[in-house]
Amino acid sequence: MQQNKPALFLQKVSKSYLTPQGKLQVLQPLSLTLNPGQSLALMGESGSGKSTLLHLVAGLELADEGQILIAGEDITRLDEKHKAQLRRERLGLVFQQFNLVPSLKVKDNLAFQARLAGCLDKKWLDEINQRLGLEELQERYPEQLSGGQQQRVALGRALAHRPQLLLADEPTGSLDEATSDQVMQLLLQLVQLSGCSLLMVTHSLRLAKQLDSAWQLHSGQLEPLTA
Ligand SMILES: Nc1ncnc2c1ncn2[C@@H]1O[C@H](COP(=O)(O)OP(=O)(O)OP(=O)(O)O)[C@@H](O)[C@H]1O
Repeated sequence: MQQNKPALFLQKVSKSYLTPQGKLQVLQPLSLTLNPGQSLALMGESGSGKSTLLHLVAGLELADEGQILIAGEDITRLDEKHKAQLRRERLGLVFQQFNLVPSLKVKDNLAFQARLAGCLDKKWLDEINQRLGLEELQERYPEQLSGGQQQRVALGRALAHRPQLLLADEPTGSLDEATSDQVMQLLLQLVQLSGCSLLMVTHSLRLAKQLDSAWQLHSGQLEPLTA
């Protein structure tokens, strides 16, 4: 039933912060549609509001106004408990900081969200491990991994429960260019394989061009990327 609905639909979403200097309008009322299986790159200068937009979609911050529908469900109308449930079951999050649980081995970090969501699929997890080259690292703890390895685990964890929408905030931002390219190719392959939609913040035009569409935030508004 939810298949025909956009994976993500934003309607007239705005966001401001109160700062010591007064009200800072970060996002003007903006709208956006991301269809199932599609990928969208979000670019813009530092401070233009990219992370803010991602946090609103993840329900980690509140919009001033507007609707944010994830597969038809308006996250702005949910209480904290149901927001957390939606996040757990339908969203995958990958941020620049890997946010792995230090006390858990790779295998348990990978299965963490899928277990919480009650949808651990061993076959899919095996596929993820194989594609991301994580088979040899299962028994290690995050501190025993390189940055690129940690990022691959974070990626696997975000996809293990088969989210409908993957939100990635500069997922390869802290990696060198070669590693970043490798991780990015793996990310795109897995996203395609799982059929989920992808909203990715990036500073890299090269990466943005690999996605189905690319937009930039400028003065709080979304503009198609023309460069
Ligand atoms: N909690 C907050 N309180 C006040 N201002 C905030 C808060 N969070 C973000 N801002 C401001 O909102 C603006 C947008 O921040 P945001 O982190 O979304 O930008 P960004 O485009 O992701 O930047 P970058 O590319 O540097 O990560 C910035 O001016 C920032 O200082």
